[in-house]
Amino acid sequence: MATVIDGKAVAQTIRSEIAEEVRQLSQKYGKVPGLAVVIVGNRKDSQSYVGMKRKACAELGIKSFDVDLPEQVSEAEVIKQVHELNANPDVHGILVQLPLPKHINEEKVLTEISIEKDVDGFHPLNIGKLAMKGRDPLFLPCTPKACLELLERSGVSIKGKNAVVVGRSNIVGLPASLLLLKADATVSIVHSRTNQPESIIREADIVIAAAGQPMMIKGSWIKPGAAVIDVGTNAVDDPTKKSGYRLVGDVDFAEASKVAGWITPVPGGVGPMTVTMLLKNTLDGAKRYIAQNN
Ligand SMILES: Nc1nc(=O)c2c([nH]1)NC[C@@H]1CN(c3ccc(C(=O)N[C@@H](CCC(=O)O)C(=O)O)cc3)C=[N+]21
Repeated sequence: MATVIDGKAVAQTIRSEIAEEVRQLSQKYGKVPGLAVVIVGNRKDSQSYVGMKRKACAELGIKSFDVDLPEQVSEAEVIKQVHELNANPDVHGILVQLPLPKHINEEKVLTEISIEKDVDGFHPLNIGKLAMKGRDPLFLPCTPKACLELLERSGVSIKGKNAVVVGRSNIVGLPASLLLLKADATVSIVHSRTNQPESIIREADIVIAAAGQPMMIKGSWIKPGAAVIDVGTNAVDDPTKKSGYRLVGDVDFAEASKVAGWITPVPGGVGPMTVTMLLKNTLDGAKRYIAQNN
């Protein structure tokens, strides 16, 4: 049976460390880290994620700046808001919740975020640096960073291992594979056009599942003893729940946990760590700002 990695517990430990550092910054410099969270429209899932982020800020003493824009807002207006946040000295991190409505070009908006405040690590310059050998971005994307942090804290070494990333999205799959490569893994990326993904996944010492397909990865696809990090957050109908749904990952947990060496649950795995890495990036951004302006 696999060791189940308790992302919630690890996240809690790191959050107390962050809260302590926030207290020290505030005492020493009279400044607290500030995170701006921009949300456009009223998608249920986005509102729930944004709510979690703002709540976590409040718990840690990080000041959150809320920018809530209507669905129909123009791209120019979103960019104007980003520019104002870029210029605000109390804001050390800017997050524009994705996805944006179809009429707004995401890349254009993300490119306008000051790279010094790009706590999501989604600015093309930060991603470019992530992709280059010997270069380091100012911020690492939160979910990939969360995955590696969970591996590290579970004692799973990455160097020289076969790592397979399932999914190639800009926000998880691609940066996760770049981060694994930087950590000296041998990396394969499996995606919707891959022939026989299971035969590639079976070779993996480390699997990062980020395909957005509920329970697509079966127990028989997992190499015995592998470390399985499940990024999937899929809502599936469940009439026995008050909400009418429950969250499942991209991995069939019941099956895979019998074969794997380590596995993360959904919920309570990568999710809480993603939010924690955002808070950590915001703290780091504030520390960098204070170091440069004192
Ligand atoms: N600019 C941007 N940055 C993001 O980081 C970003 C984004 N856009 N768009 C959407 C995705 C999704 N995402 C999650 C964060 C936390 C949980 C999380 O904490 N999940 C809990 C479950 C929460 C529940 O019960 O609903 C868990 O897994 O335990 C999940 C998903 C961040 N994203």
